[in-house]
Amino acid sequence: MPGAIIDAIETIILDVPTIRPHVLSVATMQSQTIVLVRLMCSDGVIGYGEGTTIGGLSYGAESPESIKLTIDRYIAPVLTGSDARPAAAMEMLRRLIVANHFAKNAVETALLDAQGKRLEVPVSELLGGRLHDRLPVLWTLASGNTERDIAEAEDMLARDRHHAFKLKIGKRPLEEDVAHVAAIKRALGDRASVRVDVNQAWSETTAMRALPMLADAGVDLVEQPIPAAQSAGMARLTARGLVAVMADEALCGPESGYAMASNRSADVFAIKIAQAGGLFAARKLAGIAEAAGISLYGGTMLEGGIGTIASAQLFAGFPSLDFGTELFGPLLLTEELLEEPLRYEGGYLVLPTGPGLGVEPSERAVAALRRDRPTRTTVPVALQAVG
Ligand SMILES: O=C(O)C[C@H]1C=CC(=O)O1
Ligand SMILES: [Mn+2]
Repeated sequence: MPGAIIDAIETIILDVPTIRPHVLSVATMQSQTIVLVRLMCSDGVIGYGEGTTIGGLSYGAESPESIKLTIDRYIAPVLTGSDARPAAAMEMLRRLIVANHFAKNAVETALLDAQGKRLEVPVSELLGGRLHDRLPVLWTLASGNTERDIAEAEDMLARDRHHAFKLKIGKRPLEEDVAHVAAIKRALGDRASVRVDVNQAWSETTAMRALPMLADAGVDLVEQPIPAAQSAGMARLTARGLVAVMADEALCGPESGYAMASNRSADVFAIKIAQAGGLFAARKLAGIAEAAGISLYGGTMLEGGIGTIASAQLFAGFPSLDFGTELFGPLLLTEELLEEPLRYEGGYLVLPTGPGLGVEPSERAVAALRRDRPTRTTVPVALQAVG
């Protein structure tokens, strides 16, 4: 079937301030960096994708700059002039380019956006159709200060924006972290689910000590307490059965998910389209979890609107998301990056219904935030003298 051809792929780095410092065990974010992908096709359709990570190279193996370079130097030359259908293009990348999951996901998102627009259906329809029109979304409390976190949670509850909270811990000594978590859970009580994300910071010994303390404090879920490579340790922590254990950084596609599921190394999988290497790979990962009786959670790399909605288009087809999602990335940013802001209401993200991703980047925001924008106009000395 003859179809559209990929004409060009462009990447733009955007630097966007966060509404407050976001403190993780691996990095403190004052801003988020987004690689916007614009994919131009021979039929005039333009698809958008997003490559976003956290804290430069402190979270994962790809940085915003390396995502841009991989796409510009390696992916764009391979795909330019070839079939714009997502499966064909991604299969070519799979054969020719090793790893680089964040870059591949950004391009696959743009391919799916373009294909959806071409066929006039949402991306969720390309994946088989939605089971949900809205997804539950938690909020991460990570100001680095207990009182400020409690005030932030109270504000979110009062505004009916989120009913579950994830706390970032692992940076401070265990006892301090547990006191922080317990204080927040005590303040919120049954009004909110409280979970923690350690981002790999603990040894297995510390995690073994931590689990009963966190269970006592009323925590519902403990995310990636120990390093990603230590799947046997994750299995031992999961086997304690004290509190649900979730794998995040350990999951970088279906193969890692298969290994984790085979050893029951987690109760819950955080599904992230970027970490998995794209929506197709993330869907395979979710299928492995479902087959193994492992619960699903919709993860984020704190993407802006494009990456957030790409994730939502996939998650909307999951039969169940026992622990909801964390698709709040755009709410952490000071600037609106989309033409139409996303709809968050009553603890949910409402899925757009338009073709493709159903959202468009704001050209005004792109021009204002792109890293390569001219920063100041230099007035030639001769003109200054005349003025
Ligand atoms: O899961 C992570 O580690 C990354 C991210 C998701 C939410 C958040 O606050 O940070
Ligand atoms: Mn995590």
